[in-house]
Amino acid sequence: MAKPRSNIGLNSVDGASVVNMSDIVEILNPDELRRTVRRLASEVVERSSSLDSLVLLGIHTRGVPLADAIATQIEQLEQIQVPVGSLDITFYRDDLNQIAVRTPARTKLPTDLSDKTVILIDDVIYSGRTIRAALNALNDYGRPPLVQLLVLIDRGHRELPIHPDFVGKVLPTARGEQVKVFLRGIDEQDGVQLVTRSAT
Ligand SMILES: O=P(O)(O)OC[C@H]1O[C@H](OP(=O)(O)OP(=O)(O)O)[C@H](O)[C@@H]1O
Ligand SMILES: O=c1cc[nH]c(=O)[nH]1
Repeated sequence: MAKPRSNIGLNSVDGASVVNMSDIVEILNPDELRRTVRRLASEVVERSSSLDSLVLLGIHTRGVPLADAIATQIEQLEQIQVPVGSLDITFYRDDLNQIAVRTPARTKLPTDLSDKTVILIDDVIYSGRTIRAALNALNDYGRPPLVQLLVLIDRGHRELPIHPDFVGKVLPTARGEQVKVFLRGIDEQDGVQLVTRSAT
């Protein structure tokens, strides 16, 4: 059942376009998002054969604070500091010639990946093209024996045969809808919203 929107982000005006507040549905509030992150961290711990060989790589933009949050939860559960890095997939996008802004690569690897289990972390998976690009980027930095994928929201509509190993929430959506994730570190507060109608 759709919940009434909260005031996260208050995206009534988004650049030059307008989104009616009635078109915003709250999917996860801050507490629910925190609990989801804690469950994801538990699943990573439970299914990991060796936490010592784990590396978390957050995909820019919101995969980065999400990876930090997962690492914090793993530390609370297991008193182990899992190395966390970040992956900028900008130059590996298959639509690179169509995007105007090209940021410099912000990839930061915390360690050599050759004997590590890498968990790629992103906030949303949709077409799967970001993850395809992330796998290409990763290929330039080594050949980890195992790469897994963790996402907060799987909204469906895959265009490539890519599926996450760890999922916070499966959220069936229509193509024209948009999932917006808010994470502290980048946003004012945590939460997930579904924008059910395009901005006009
Ligand atoms: O599965 P896909 O169709 O690739 O969509 C998922 C990607 O879309 C969003 O990123 P976006 O490209 O909006 O960039 P951002 O993270 O910098 O906001 C989201 O953070 C995922 O990385
Ligand atoms: O709805 C979507 C689709 C792709 N990426 C997002 O962050 N949200």
